[in-house]
Amino acid sequence: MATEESNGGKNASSKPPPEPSPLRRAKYFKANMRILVTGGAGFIGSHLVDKLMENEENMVIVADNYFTGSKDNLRQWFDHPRFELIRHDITKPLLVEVDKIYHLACPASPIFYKYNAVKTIKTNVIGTLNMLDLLSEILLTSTSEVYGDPLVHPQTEDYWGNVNPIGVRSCYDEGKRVAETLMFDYHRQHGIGNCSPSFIAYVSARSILNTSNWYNSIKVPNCMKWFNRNTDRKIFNTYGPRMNIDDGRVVSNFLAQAIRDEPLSVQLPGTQTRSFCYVADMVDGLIRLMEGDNTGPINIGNPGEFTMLELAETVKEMINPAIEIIKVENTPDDPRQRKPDITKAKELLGWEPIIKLQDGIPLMEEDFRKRIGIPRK
Ligand SMILES: NC(=O)c1ccc[n+]([C@@H]2O[C@H](COP(=O)([O-])OP(=O)(O)OC[C@H]3O[C@@H](n4cnc5c(N)ncnc54)[C@H](O)[C@@H]3O)[C@@H](O)[C@H]2O)c1
Ligand SMILES: O=C(O)[C@H]1O[C@H](OP(=O)(O)OP(=O)(O)OC[C@H]2O[C@@H](n3ccc(=O)[nH]c3=O)[C@H](O)[C@@H]2O)[C@H](O)[C@@H](O)[C@@H]1O
Repeated sequence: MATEESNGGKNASSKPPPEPSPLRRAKYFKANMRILVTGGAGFIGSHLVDKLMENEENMVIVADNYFTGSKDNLRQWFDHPRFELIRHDITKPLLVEVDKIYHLACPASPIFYKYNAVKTIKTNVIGTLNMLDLLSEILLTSTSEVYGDPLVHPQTEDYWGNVNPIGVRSCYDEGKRVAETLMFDYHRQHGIGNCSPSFIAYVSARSILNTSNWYNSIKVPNCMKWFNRNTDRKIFNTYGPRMNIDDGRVVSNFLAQAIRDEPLSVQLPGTQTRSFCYVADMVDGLIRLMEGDNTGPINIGNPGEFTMLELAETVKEMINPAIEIIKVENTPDDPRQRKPDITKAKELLGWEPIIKLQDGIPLMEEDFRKRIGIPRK
């Protein structure tokens, strides 16, 4: 066998190492922040990925099981050296080394989260535990549904909510409430008590940034625990391009109906209210929360409040004045009113939504018309 001696004293280390990959020299290798986006093939997640990819320092990894998301939403990044896509169900452990996690994976539309309620709870509870065990800064996109059918209006982050624990929506509402509890228990249990209260940040997409087990187990100094923030953001109703066309949420339903010349289906009584945030504003809020020092929860949403009848009138007027508005049966436990108080987001994140409903609807209409295949007349 050839030894270093028999080789005339020349050993492998005296030669320059082989070039592992020409990409080493590419500009993409400036990337030094590895970010995991769970649910990144979904509606909000894919817009978040687009924004994160704009920063050349970011390497973005998406983990998604495609239950409600689609690879199509990420097609533009497939061959990009700073992007990776993993088919993965977060109820199973995932081993990746990342610096930050935007944890969005969870079906969001009521028809999907009710479809397999037990799976929805597992995604929120086991999935969140699996993500917390990855040792990194984590932001959870919680939901205004944690306020249930709210008795406080508008909803502030310190309101504990009015949630039916055994109803058909509970798998989502209570699932997210447990996910928030996990975020804060990890945060408290692993050294956050030594940190300033500013470690807690909330967003209208109620999100949470948390502490990991691992840092605790290796007894890192307190200064290192800084990296283990948990951020909780409560997201309010978000709309925009790439929503699933038939996903049952009100803005996507009304737009698809208006484009297809079908009546707009207002669920009874029609006086229930919601506040709609355009997706680009939402993504901006989520990134600000992650990049800041706040732990949350923070409401992220647009405080403009509409009844469902008003929303139907707006869509009718803007897209198809000839269509009818009809009233249809509602589903149980539908919250009667919802509007975020975004004082905290304004003060702590310098964030507030910019895009009004009247400006956001045409942007979404363009995308829906392309996908449905019915151009504007
Ligand atoms: N859109 C809103 O109005 C809104 C409001 C409040 C909170 N949120 C939260 O924001 C997040 C994203 O919402 P969205 O509107 O983009 O929904 P979406 O359904 O478009 O996206 C969710 C993504 O998660 C994936 N997913 C679901 N279960 C998974 C699992 N077990 N493992 C891996 N991937 C899984 C889906 O395939 C999909 O790509 C969700 O956590 C939701 O609860 C959304
Ligand atoms: O923002 C939130 O925190 C949550 O809000 C929504 O839940 P919901 O407000 O019930 O959203 P929709 O299903 O879009 O319903 C909104 C309202 O529109 C009404 N609606 C819905 C669909 C329809 O065709 N017509 C209609 O009048 C519903 O009765 C409800 O009052 C989303 O589905 C969740 O993803 C999200 O977490």
